Amino acid sequence: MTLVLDLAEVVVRRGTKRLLDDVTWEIREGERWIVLGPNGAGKTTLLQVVAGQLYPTSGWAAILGEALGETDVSELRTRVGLASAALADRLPRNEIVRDVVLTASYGMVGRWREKYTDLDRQRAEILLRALGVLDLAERTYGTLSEGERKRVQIARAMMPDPELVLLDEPAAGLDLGGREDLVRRLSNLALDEGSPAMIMVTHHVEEIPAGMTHVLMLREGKVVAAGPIEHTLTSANLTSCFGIGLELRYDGGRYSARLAGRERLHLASG
Ligand SMILES: Nc1ncnc2c1ncn2[C@@H]1O[C@H](COP(=O)(O)OP(=O)(O)OP(=O)(O)O)[C@@H](O)[C@H]1O
Repeated sequence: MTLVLDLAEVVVRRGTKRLLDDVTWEIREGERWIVLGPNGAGKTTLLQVVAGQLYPTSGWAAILGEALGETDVSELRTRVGLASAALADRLPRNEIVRDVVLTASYGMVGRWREKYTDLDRQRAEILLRALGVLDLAERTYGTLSEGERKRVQIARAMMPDPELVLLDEPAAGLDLGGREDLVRRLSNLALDEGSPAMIMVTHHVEEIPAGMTHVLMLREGKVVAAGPIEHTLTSANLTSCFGIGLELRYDGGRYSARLAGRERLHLASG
């Protein structure tokens, strides 16, 4: 079976700094991955490589069976759905929500003269409904709240029926209710066998939806741990990843983390 993602010894260097340092990572069909790590760990850089937007300085990267450097990346990009802050900044604020989603069928931002079929329109509606924002379909994108925009961005990422979907910090900036609502909707997606392979980047274990199957933990561009979430997401690995003693809890399908007992005592004693 062709791997959804095959990275071997990937390095991304800028000046003397290694943004990604020897990253090896394989994803198979049906897997849903969380990428976890502190600020500056290289998570967004890694997603840019996976989206075909950034070429490694060295190493091997194949996405959906297409090797970077040997393939037409514009075609590859239509097979990969992406929701990220950088892409969100490029979406026209004066466009209606329905069109923000529809234009993803052509990998475009902003409508031009392209034509859409009834099937395209139906798919956009199904996705807007699944994300709970169908009632906003005729509103201009710029008038939406941050939480509403995040949901529209995810509907947009799913629009081209991608084989791989990439979500870069989808819950960033949401209030508690908005985060919980989004996590629930992402759980529905992750648990749906018809959904594509997924990669979701986050800083917070609380944002991990049920149904995610694997985790990759990054620190300073290096993989600290990677594998099935139930064995890999542990207090010890979290502690190595974030560089501070952390205690992981799992309850009712959700994770939470806080300072480990000895770290709390250390803080309390000044
Ligand atoms: N063009 C560049 N030149 C030099 N350093 C860069 C460049 N782009 C990114 N970096 C650095 O690379 C590191 C990784 O950045 P990246 O955005 O991938 O991290 P991240 O894990 O997504 O961080 P965050 O969680 O804060 O969004 C950071 O220290 C960043 O400052």
